[in-house]
Amino acid sequence: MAASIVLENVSKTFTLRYHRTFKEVTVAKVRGHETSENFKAIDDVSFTVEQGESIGLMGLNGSGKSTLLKMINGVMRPDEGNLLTRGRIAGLIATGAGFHPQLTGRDNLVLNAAILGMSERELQRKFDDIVEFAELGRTLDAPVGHYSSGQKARLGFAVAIHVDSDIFLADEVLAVGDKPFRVKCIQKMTEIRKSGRTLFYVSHSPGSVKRMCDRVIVLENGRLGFDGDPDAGIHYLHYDGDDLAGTETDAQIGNDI
Ligand SMILES: Nc1ncnc2c1ncn2[C@@H]1O[C@H](COP(=O)(O)OP(=O)(O)OP(=O)(O)O)[C@@H](O)[C@H]1O
Repeated sequence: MAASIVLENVSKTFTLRYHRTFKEVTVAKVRGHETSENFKAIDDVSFTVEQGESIGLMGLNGSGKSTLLKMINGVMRPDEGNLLTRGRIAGLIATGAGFHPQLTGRDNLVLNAAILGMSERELQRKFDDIVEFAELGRTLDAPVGHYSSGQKARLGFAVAIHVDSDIFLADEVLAVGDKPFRVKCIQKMTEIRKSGRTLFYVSHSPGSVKRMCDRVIVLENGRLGFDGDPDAGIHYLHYDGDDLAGTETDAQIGNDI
């Protein structure tokens, strides 16, 4: 099996600013207070994902999951270490990211598909399927700036899922979708998993992670806390409480996303 994603000692540092205005910063400096602080959102993380593996990326709020996903996707670069990916990457890493608010959903669909590398012919072939998956009805011809977060997620996910990719990234953007849509997304991601593509799925939901992932990576304050079997990873996070890790049916699976 070939490596799909390789991280070697990857770190990403952000600056946390305590004050927003010039006046606040000046006052703080005069009083000898700190005005900002650097911290590592991702701290010396290394792992290798083989092609076809399905990874559940878990961790508490602020542990660095989205930051890691953005680096894998290429929208952010590591400050330290090496990050290598093999093949085409698609997915949804932030609701509404990459959409132009003044353009309609239809126009954004075309634009987004092109940005993700879909040829004109490919888009013509898949257009109706994408529209059908998004189920936006007449809203498709309204400006995206007027969309709800769930509607943006529908459009973004519908396009991303139809891109022929080797790696599919999904952040918790699904959380803003309604239940029927979440169930549909989970079914699509299960298809991706079965097709041998690499799936990288950020989630707080033990049920869906257990169902879809064969390996769990847990981040803790930007560091790699756990990497291994999903059940053990969920246990490591203490997410295996009674009603969280249940054995959902297909209809229930969207509940915990
Ligand atoms: N552009 C940025 N500038 C400064 N700090 C940032 C930036 N993006 C993220 N952070 C900080 O980095 C840390 C990790 O954020 P990240 O969004 O990766 O966490 P997460 O694990 O995805 O959280 P959640 O589960 O809440 O979505 C947080 O403390 C966050 O405030």
